[in-house]
Amino acid sequence: MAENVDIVYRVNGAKGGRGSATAALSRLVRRQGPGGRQVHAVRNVSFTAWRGEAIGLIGSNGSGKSTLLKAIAGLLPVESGRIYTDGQPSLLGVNAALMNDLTGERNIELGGLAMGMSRAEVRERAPQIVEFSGINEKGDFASLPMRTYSSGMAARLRFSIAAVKDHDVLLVDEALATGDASFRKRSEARIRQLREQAGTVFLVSHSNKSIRDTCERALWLEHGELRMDGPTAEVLREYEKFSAR
Ligand SMILES: Nc1ncnc2c1ncn2[C@@H]1O[C@H](COP(=O)(O)OP(=O)(O)OP(=O)(O)O)[C@@H](O)[C@H]1O
Repeated sequence: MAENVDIVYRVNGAKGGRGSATAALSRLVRRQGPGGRQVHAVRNVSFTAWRGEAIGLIGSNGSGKSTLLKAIAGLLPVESGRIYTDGQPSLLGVNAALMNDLTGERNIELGGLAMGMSRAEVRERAPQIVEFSGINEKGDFASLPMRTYSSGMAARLRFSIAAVKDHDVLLVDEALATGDASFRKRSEARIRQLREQAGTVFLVSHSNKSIRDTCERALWLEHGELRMDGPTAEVLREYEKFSAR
């Protein structure tokens, strides 16, 4: 449950805009003290999510979807307001921390342990994770370092590690968009399963189709504000009108 949540990023060395060459240079040259710029990424957002719900987060680029997801996962502090979760939230996204220099197998092991599985459980489930991810479809990649993977393969492995476990609150950031069609089908089926096992699923995606196929409820964010919260079909109808402007 989120209650009047505000999230603000504090940016140092913001002169010249984020990501510009001058900004990068000025970051190297000097450290900016307090009083750097602030980005108010989420504004006064409130909603209650129930067990068994799959909720899609939609909105244009920079509207605050990933920020809200990270805050629900407990990875970002809120400026004001509160977020309560019943159970342990797990963020499974494109940024999940896997080690590039370690093999897929080793990452599966570490990821499994990090999620609280026992060594024996991890050993037992490892082949299933490899199979689900499909990383071995083009040769034995599980025994190669992650840096030899394409970005799609890496994203699939991340999703597969996280998806092997049942989660109380599962947060998915764009993971579905990176896989190919057959992987997308498998992961959508798995999300449906997780939902049936009474967890809550949040999905951030730019694909209206995956939102429609996986979520019965959608939250639409724009400029950090919650524009609409309701049945996916209704929210998407309004959002699509808005995007077509
Ligand atoms: N680490 C950061 N530091 C400062 N500002 C940030 C940071 N991350 C995101 N922002 C800003 O916060 C706002 C919301 O970003 P966020 O990534 O949550 O949007 P999003 O809806 O997930 O976007 P997208 O659809 O492009 O993935 C944007 O204005 C963005 O520039």
